[in-house]
Amino acid sequence: MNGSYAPAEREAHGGAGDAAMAVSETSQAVLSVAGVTKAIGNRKIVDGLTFDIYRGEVVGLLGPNGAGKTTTIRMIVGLIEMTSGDVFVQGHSIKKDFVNAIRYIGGIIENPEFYPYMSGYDNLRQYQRMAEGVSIGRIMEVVKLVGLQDAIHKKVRAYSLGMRQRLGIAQALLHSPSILILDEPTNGLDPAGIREMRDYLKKIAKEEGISILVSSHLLSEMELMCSRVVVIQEGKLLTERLIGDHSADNAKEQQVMISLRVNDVGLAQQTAQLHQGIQVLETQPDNGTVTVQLPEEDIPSLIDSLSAARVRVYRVEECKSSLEDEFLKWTGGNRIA
Ligand SMILES: Nc1ncnc2c1ncn2[C@@H]1O[C@H](COP(=O)(O)OP(=O)(O)OP(=O)(O)O)[C@@H](O)[C@H]1O
Repeated sequence: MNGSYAPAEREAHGGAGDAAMAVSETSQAVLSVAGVTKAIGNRKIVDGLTFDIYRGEVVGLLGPNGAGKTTTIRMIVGLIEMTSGDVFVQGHSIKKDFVNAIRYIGGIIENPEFYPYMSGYDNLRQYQRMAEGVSIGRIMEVVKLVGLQDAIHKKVRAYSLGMRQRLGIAQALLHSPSILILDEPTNGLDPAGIREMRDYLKKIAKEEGISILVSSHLLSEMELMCSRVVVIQEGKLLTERLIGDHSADNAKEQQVMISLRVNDVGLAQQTAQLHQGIQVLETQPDNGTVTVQLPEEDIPSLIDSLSAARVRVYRVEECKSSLEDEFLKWTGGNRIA
């Protein structure tokens, strides 16, 4: 999948061009998954999946085991045929224009294979020689991007799993792809390795302006690594969310926790209940808190009413639910990991 990347093409797609090019780069999706379906026998493993990825985004493809993540990724990179739909990479159809589409993808779908008795550098050099249009100078650029400078002349057999994974990413980056596609890259890594992987992927997206699609069933991982998640279940798109944006279900509705004197909790609850459109979700008399859900613009009038009732408000905090809370809600309690 790591095809050549001629300088002229790189200029046209890589970002240094004029203002008009910059506008089209930000508005055109780097990757478009357009109604992709994979049927095996009577069963649709992936069912009409549609989503886009834009320049510089780190997007998580999230779903429980068996949701269809690997199948989706294998179709995106052309490893298996899709039953219907299409995938466009920088506007090139993976079905009709495979060679031009695939050259913009760098990917690790299965564990990357390296010669263990050779150094990381020599493995990359071997690869660079075969890849058309990749300069020798690019090797150290990608090595720096994945933080392997100190170990690059050591034999690969001495590398930890995390280092091998990062060497795999370096290899996938050699031909300067527009999008990096990684299937469960943190699988098998220890917590330190996971953290490193996460930090390097974010850095690569930022410094290279590259988009990254990464699959995982680990919610907590995706929350820390991605700017957006595409959630699938049973092959279908369940939801797409910006990380930190849990507002789509209740436009402008907020959950806030109000801190009060312990003695005022009952009065605050009654006062809040008198307001139309405010729902009291929880009272904690021992902690002196009342949690309510209300439209954001009603917060000042609630505070006014509480003051009028001689309830002193010490703090109003937004209650943020984690992606995991949200996911459990979307899937009706189907836990991912
Ligand atoms: N070649 C195949 N023939 C039949 N069923 C298949 C085939 N490939 C995948 N499946 C089934 O399709 C479903 C989706 O599999 P897939 O590997 O894409 O899911 P996944 O989300 O990547 O899961 P995991 O996290 O477990 O890897 C699973 O139920 C799997 O058993």
